[in-house]
Amino acid sequence: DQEKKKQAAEQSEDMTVCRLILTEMDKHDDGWPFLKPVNFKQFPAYKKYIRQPMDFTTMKNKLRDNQYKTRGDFAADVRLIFNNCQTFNEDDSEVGRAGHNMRKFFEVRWKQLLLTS
Ligand SMILES: Cn1cc(C(=O)NCCN2CCCC2)ccc1=O
Repeated sequence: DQEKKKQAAEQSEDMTVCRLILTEMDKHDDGWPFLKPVNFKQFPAYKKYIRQPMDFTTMKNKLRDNQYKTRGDFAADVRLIFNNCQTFNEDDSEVGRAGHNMRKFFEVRWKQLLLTS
């Protein structure tokens, strides 16, 4: 019915915003540690300490496969990436700093798009 159609339209608008912000993070200079899943061969301890790995490519595939039902689900995975990063990396390290920078970029952009979309 009419109400359902409206909700579906908002839903797809929300996912457009998610795709947009993910593209921007993919291109960001500080995004390099997060583009692909952490390589367990390169970092054997990662698998032991990080229960739920996440990265931008995995998120792109989840978006494509319609696995995010709300913006909140999408934001939760982004925050998982940066929480994992803080768990595994010193703040004063290349990857640690990139994680803080990317989290800041995301949260500012996320609020901005929430208000304007
Ligand atoms: C999220 N995260 C990433 C790394 C990392 O070094 N990723 C980049 C690995 N190389 C970049 C080009 C080729 C592979 C280490 C710890 C960590 O928590």
